[in-house]
Amino acid sequence: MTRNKTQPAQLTMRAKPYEKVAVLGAGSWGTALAALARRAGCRVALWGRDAEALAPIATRQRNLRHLPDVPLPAGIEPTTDIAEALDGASAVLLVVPSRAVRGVCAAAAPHIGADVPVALCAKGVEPESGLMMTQVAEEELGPRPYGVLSGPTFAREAALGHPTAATVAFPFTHVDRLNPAASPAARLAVSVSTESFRAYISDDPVGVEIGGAVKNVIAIACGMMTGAGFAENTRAALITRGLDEMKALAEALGGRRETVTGLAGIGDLSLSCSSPTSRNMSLGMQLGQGLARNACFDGRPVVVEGEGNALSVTDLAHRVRVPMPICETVRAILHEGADLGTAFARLWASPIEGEPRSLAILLDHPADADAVTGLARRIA
Ligand SMILES: NC(=O)C1=CN([C@@H]2O[C@H](COP(=O)(O)OP(=O)(O)OC[C@H]3O[C@@H](n4cnc5c(N)ncnc54)[C@H](OP(=O)(O)O)[C@@H]3O)[C@@H](O)[C@H]2O)C=CC1
Ligand SMILES: O=C(CO)COP(=O)(O)O
Repeated sequence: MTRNKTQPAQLTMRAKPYEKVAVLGAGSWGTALAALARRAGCRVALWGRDAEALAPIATRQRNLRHLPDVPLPAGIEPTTDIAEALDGASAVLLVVPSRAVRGVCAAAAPHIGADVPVALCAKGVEPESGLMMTQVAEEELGPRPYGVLSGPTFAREAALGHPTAATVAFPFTHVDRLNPAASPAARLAVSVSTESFRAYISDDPVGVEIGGAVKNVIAIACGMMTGAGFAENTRAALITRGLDEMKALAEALGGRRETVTGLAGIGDLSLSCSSPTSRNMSLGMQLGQGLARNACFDGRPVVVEGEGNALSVTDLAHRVRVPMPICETVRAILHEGADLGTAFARLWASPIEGEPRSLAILLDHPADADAVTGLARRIA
């Protein structure tokens, strides 16, 4: 077979899975990742805070609270003792919601081995500090390799064995470049890869993290407009312009544009913006249909990362001076009391811009105040 001369030669290498993976967080995604790592042949400890919810994982191979209809592999070791989970662990997956990451890291700090790599799996930016999850973890756990596992991965589907792909991103050091198969990204990728779950390797955790945080907010926007009765044109416009916001923020923070066109960017964005299975899209749909926030999800507490991300992502964007009009619209509606119809009508009548951003043009939009009010009424 002839090789295209423009392609670099690729070496096929064998990476060794980690012997023991500690998964911190026993919700739907933590349980799914524990199942994947177990199926990939690792010893797996799964830490959660509720003994009653954890017990059936060992006795019946089920997480009855978070993934009730998914058969889990035997041998996952659930525990409420974080020291026990981390004892002998050669890699850690941190899978609690972003608001809980700092506290769980603080609890883990005395027990985690030196140099053990930590992959952050929550999709968010810390509201108070504007820090990404890898930075929060580093503040609490000190120097060690930090990376991210992210992508278009509904937990239930991944755990049921639907073909799924995700990105594992760690910054590549000089040592990793000399022996890429021994890098944390490569070893973690093979530690979760199964016949149906395929991990890709990246050296751009910033791009990957920003993808996950921003897509949650855009998915709420798509849900709001879908709930308000609009359809495919509107959704395609929000996804595409949302991708542009994601790209601009990732670049401003040192990430790469092409990462955002990968699994953890457009991949996850298109997943969450296409299906009410997404909690973010679903919240948006309910609000777009006119439900009050406290009536959404029948009043149940549900992890919707995009709610907090709407604030933290736009705060971060203000700091690095990146305009993010769709995320700002969601922020205004969720956190500043803006009327949903008026806010989206204003978004559609905002000044006409260049596509791409580098074509730095702004034109007055011809829609007058009456037209804006008209669209707002149609949304309401
Ligand atoms: N679900 C999915 O499809 C995917 C989710 N993610 C991301 O993974 C992260 C976790 O979400 P997910 O698993 O879905 O959430 P779930 O709602 O399914 O579960 C959340 C889990 O976190 C636990 N938890 C919450 N707060 C704390 C705390 N302070 N200390 C310890 N444990 C805590 C909960 O414990 P308890 O049960 O006791 O309340 C529960 O086990 C989110 O950032 C999400 O965006 C990423 C990819 C896919
Ligand atoms: O991140 C996810 C899939 O990749 C899950 O999305 P939701 O949190 O919107 O359900």
